Order: sequence, then structure tokens, then C-alpha cells
Amino acid sequence: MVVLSAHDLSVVKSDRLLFDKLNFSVEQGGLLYVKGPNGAGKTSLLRVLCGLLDSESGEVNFKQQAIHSVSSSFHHQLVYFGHKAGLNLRLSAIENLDFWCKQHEQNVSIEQIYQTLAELQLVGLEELPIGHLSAGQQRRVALARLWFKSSACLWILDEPFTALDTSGISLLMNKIADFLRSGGAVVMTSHQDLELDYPKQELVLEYRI
Ligand SMILES: Nc1ncnc2c1ncn2[C@@H]1O[C@H](COP(=O)(O)OP(=O)(O)OP(=O)(O)O)[C@@H](O)[C@H]1O
Repeated sequence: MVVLSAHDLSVVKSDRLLFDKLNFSVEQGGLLYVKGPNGAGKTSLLRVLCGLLDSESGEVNFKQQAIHSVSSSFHHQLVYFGHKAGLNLRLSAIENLDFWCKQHEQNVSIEQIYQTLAELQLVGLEELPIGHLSAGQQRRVALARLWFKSSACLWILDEPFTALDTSGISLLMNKIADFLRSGGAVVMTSHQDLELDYPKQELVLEYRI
């Protein structure tokens, strides 16, 4: 079953055509890896796929329906992970994640949040203001959302490995692989080589002048 599809997508930014008439689809259990140099338009593409940015032309469908016509159900089944962590630096990891789970209507207990933070090697840091954590630790807290959104069948991840050390990268790779094997669909960008033992479809965006 096709989870997400793009039809004739074109995006213009600052008078520059980033990509023109892109077509692709991602099935259940499918991984689309978007590659390209800085400024090629990867983030712009991912934002269009989430409905955060309008395309010049074309359409994005979620399970065969235009995302704008099913936006509530689409967002319930989507995790978008962008460049910004979206954390309140004055609140702790527990407070941030508890708030996020409630906002996204995910039934997750405080004990489960502690357990996941332990899995992410953040024991002892759970109740500190996020602003006191290192960049990689903050990134791990933000990524914990992937552990909690059980209603999601689609992850759209923009450079998710940024700031992570090798153990963080490995934790996240395993999480992505588990999600794919359970039938989830993933669209992601990364400037790092993706050492994931899983078949992937590649989409390479060129830098257009
Ligand atoms: N808000 C904006 N207003 C104007 N131009 C923008 C805006 N956001 C991005 N752009 C331009 O769009 C182009 C594509 O940016 P985008 O962030 O999509 O690229 P990218 O491939 O994700 O780059 P990187 O690898 O550096 O993250 C860039 O040339 C950028 O200057």
C-alpha cells in the first residue's frame, strides 16, 4: 500500500526553481532517502511533503488522498522531525515529552518516558532544564518522540543524525530499521552515508542554478 506519493511537484524559492515535476511514492515499509548538496532543496521538499510549505505546482497524497483534505488524520499518523528540536529549554526532558505526548494524543505514562530516556542514555538528566544539556543530549530528547507516537505510520526526518555521537547514531538507525520492518514508511535526508541494512529508494536533488 502506498503511504505517501508526490505528483509533479515543483518548488521555487528566492526566484530559483529547486526541483521541477518530481514524482515518487513510498510504500508501507519503504524508505526514501533524499540526497543532494547544501541548498538543493531537501528541507523544502520535506516541508512540502508535511504540508508546511506550499509547492508551486503538483500534489502530495497520503494514502491516495490529498494531504490538505485529510490533514487531521495525516498529522495523527505522521512524525516530522525538522532542523529545530522544538523543545522548551526551560522545561525538563520529562516535562517536554509529557507535554508533547498529550498534545499529540499519545497515551504514554511518565514511567515510559523515564524508560525511554534511559534507553537513550539520558539517566540522571531527566529533570534538568533542557538548556543545561549538550547539543547531542538535546537531540536525543527530541528524538524520543519517535518512541512515543504509536499512531504514526510515516516518519519524515530531516537530518536526524545531526549532533549525535556514534552510539546515538546506532540507536537511531536501529529504531528506524525496527519501524520500517514493522511496516512504517520513512522519508529522510542525511549528509552522512546511511549504513542501514535495509533496502532504500534514493532521490537525488541537484543544485539548480
Ligand atoms: N524561507 C526562505 N526564503 C527564501 N529562500 C529560502 C527560504 N528557505 C530556503 N530558501 C532557499 O531555498 C534553497 C533550498 O533550501 P533548503 O533548505 O531546502 O536546502 P537543503 O537541500 O535542505 O540544504 P542543506 O543541505 O543546507 O540543509 C536555498 O537556496 C535557500 O536559500
